Amino acid sequence: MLAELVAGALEDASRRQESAPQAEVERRALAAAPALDALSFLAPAERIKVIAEVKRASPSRGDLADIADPAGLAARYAQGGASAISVLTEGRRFKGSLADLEAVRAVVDVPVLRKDFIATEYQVLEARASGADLVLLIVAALDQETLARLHTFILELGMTPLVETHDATEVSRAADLGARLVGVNARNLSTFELDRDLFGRLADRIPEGTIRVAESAVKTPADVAHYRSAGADVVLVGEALVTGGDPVTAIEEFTVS
Ligand SMILES: O=P(O)(O)OC[C@@H](O)[C@@H](O)c1c[nH]c2ccccc12
Repeated sequence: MLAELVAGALEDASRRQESAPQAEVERRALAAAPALDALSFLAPAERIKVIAEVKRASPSRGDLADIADPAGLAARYAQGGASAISVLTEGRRFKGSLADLEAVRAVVDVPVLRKDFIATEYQVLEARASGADLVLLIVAALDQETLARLHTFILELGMTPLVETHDATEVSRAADLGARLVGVNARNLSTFELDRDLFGRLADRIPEGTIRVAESAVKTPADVAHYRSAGADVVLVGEALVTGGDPVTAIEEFTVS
């Protein structure tokens, strides 16, 4: 499934590239306002921080929410105290777009993450041209050479890579890059199985001084407390915020840990 998601994302990117060639997107990326320093927004603090996600659907959960106004939702997230906003830009299974990212970028002053299946420089340039401050890199989707090349490229553009892992080998691959922001996704992107205890088992393997992000499966304040006690600096929350009640209240409740 992961390979299929990456292949689809690459096909969609190459279609966009036919009308917006790399040189043009590069020009737009370099002309964009400088990226925010996401690491300072996400730095460990007394209370856990939240990256709140704009997500309409997912392959594992199907349709979640219509979200006609992603910017309005993101503004509510920021109002609730989210330290960054994640925007799914994958169109096929998550029903997102770069237009969503641009709309969100225009209304919030916290960092914005491009959440997609990134495997080429072109996609990274698109992220910057659309105002992203952070770009997701999924270790399981990339060989180490490509991962390292894209990690450096993201940094060179002034953005911050969020390096997503799912097992001990991937955590050490992230550490080899010198990644400063490492996520552990409780959901296996190949099988979609959830393992809420995975973060706890891997946290100690993430080098000291790295910002540790627990991703997926946060439904309640108790889930946040669980990740917090396992060493998470940040939680990334999608479904619970798009399907629950008022996101402002939800984020306030999540950030008491
Ligand atoms: O909706 P949840 O269970 O709160 O999960 C959010 C986020 O972690 C999840 O959307 C995610 C984590 N890594 C990804 C990689 C690609 C697409 C999506 C994801």
